[in-house]
Amino acid sequence: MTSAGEQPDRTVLLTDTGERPWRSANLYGGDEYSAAYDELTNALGDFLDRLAEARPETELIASMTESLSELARGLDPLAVAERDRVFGRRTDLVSRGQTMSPTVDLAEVDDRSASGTVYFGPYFLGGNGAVHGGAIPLVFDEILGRLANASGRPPQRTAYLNTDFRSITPVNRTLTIRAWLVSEDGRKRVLRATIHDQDILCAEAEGLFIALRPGQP
Ligand SMILES: CCCCCCCCCCCCCCCC(=O)SCCNC(=O)CCNC(=O)[C@H](O)C(C)(C)COP(=O)(O)OP(=O)(O)OC[C@H]1O[C@@H](n2cnc3c(N)ncnc32)[C@H](O)[C@@H]1OP(=O)(O)O
Repeated sequence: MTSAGEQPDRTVLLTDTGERPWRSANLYGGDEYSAAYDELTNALGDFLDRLAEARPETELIASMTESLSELARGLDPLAVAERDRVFGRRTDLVSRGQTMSPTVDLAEVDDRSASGTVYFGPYFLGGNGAVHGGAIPLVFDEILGRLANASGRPPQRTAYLNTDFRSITPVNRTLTIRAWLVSEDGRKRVLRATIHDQDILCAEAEGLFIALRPGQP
């Protein structure tokens, strides 16, 4: 875990030293691939943070647009079916190999609860130093979804996710995030989560997760 206000090391890989219920086997046959893909998504996340903070001149905007377009064109021939993709499917990585949501770095996990840190960089700014109100449920869905699906439970989908914004959630600070299972009733699981800045409650959420029937999308 990192101390408050400090940028977390996004390159940390989950290792075999801790039992993490949702940690899958390395699907791609070696840590080299994981590390390389993690570095790629870290670089993309850093770019988005720096872009969000910058006020570039017109010439640089044009040059960056051309560079990004060229990179995008290079990926065109590599598109694969959803189940064969890498982005967001690397459960062996702290970041899950994605940049859509900030990294939730979980230090303590068991069958019924999880806790750790989350850091919203400048990319997730709403205004006046506060995280965008849509990014907060995104992180809650991430941690609750991972907990709901953990420990060999069948795949679940979020039926509802109710978020209360209790105080400003600041960008550029390491925040504490906690999630826990409240109840289980057949296919239904209720879970709750909180985000704190030190001892200040920033936001809390309750989610209902429904176990999918075989063949249900
Ligand atoms: C290698 C691979 C790696 C892959 C990488 C893994 C990554 C791992 C990390 C993922 C982290 C992100 C996790 C994101 C998870 C999502 O965000 S999923 C996307 C958002 N959610 C959706 O799109 C869901 C859309 N809705 C649906 O599909 C369906 O409505 C549902 C939720 C499946 C439920 O439909 P259903 O199966 O027909 O169930 P239904 O009979 O209607 O309801 C069952 C019970 O739940 C109750 N219920 C249903 N909805 C509600 C509601 N809204 N309110 C109250 N009660 C309700 C019903 O009343 C019923 O109660 P009982 O009568 O049994 O007491």
